[in-house]
Amino acid sequence: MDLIELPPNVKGDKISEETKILISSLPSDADGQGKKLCKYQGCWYYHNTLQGVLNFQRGFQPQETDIILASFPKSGTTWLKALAVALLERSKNRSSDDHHPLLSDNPHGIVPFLEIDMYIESSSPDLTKFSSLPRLFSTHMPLHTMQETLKNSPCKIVYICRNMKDTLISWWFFVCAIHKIELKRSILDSIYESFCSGAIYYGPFWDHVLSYWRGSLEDPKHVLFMRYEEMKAEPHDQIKRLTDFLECPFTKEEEESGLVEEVLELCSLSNLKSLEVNKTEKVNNVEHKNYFRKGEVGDWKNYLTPEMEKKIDMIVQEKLQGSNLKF
Ligand SMILES: Nc1ncnc2c1ncn2[C@@H]1O[C@H](COP(=O)(O)OS(=O)(=O)O)[C@@H](OP(=O)(O)O)[C@H]1O
Repeated sequence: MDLIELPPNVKGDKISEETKILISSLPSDADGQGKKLCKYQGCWYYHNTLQGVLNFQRGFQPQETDIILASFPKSGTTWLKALAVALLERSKNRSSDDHHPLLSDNPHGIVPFLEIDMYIESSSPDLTKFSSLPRLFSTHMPLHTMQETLKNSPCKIVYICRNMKDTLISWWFFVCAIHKIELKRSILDSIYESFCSGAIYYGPFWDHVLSYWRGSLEDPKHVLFMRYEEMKAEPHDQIKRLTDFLECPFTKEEEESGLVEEVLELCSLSNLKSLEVNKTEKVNNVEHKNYFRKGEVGDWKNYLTPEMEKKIDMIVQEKLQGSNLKF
């Protein structure tokens, strides 16, 4: 999810004079598409995203039961949002129920995205679409950016990460799709350079992943670290990890009635992709269909050269050294 295109009603410049002054003092760069980035607290943001981050830091009021779904863009955000909604709604809605929120809206339309909503409104996001408790939010901010605001709050944070090579390929497809441009090698090359240098939206990639990795080791009751690849390989085990962490484990009766499989099927890429709402509608000016592509582990092998692969592996290995985190 990103702020490349904002909804027509918020196209106006909501960046305050104070933020403009701050931006002028920050390191700056441009991403692969030439869009201006600035580096705040170690993370690269588009200027409007930074305003959303600052609004969050100043104005977000956490509640004890809040759940925040976090990710680097293109790492499985949509999937995690769908799963969280399906799990929290399961006592009210079976997937066969016509009123299930996932049948009438895209996961991004259901779960408010902190930086976007707080850019638009500068107050806590509107939760009218998903009124259940606990409140469910999502973010692409690194953990350290949220820590001061969430200090003393027992809210739970679920992070999903994905290997950098698939993440960057997914980003390439997404950028070309939302701009309705041809899938060009030159665009991949510039996205690759940005990923490698770290100057990519919400990057550096490795600092993002490490912030949650360390957070999950320091505070495993409040930060859960999940991997896209493990979700694909062992969905049953991973969804149970998630429900245990969220303190809403499946009951024996639920398991016996096939609810785990039902939730997984409802949230599967093929199912979400096939829903009418995800074929035809938009959220924040992005067509829902652009959030669903192949969802394959290792799709990068079809696009990256051996040199690119080698360089990424080297960078990731070097940056993650000593952390015990491996890809
Ligand atoms: N339900 C489900 N299951 C498995 N995989 C899924 C699912 N929904 C989306 N996807 C794939 O996730 C990739 C998009 O990542 P994000 O959802 O993080 O994108 S975003 O940050 O919210 O824009 C993108 O991956 P690629 O196919 O590799 O491009 C999507 O296809």
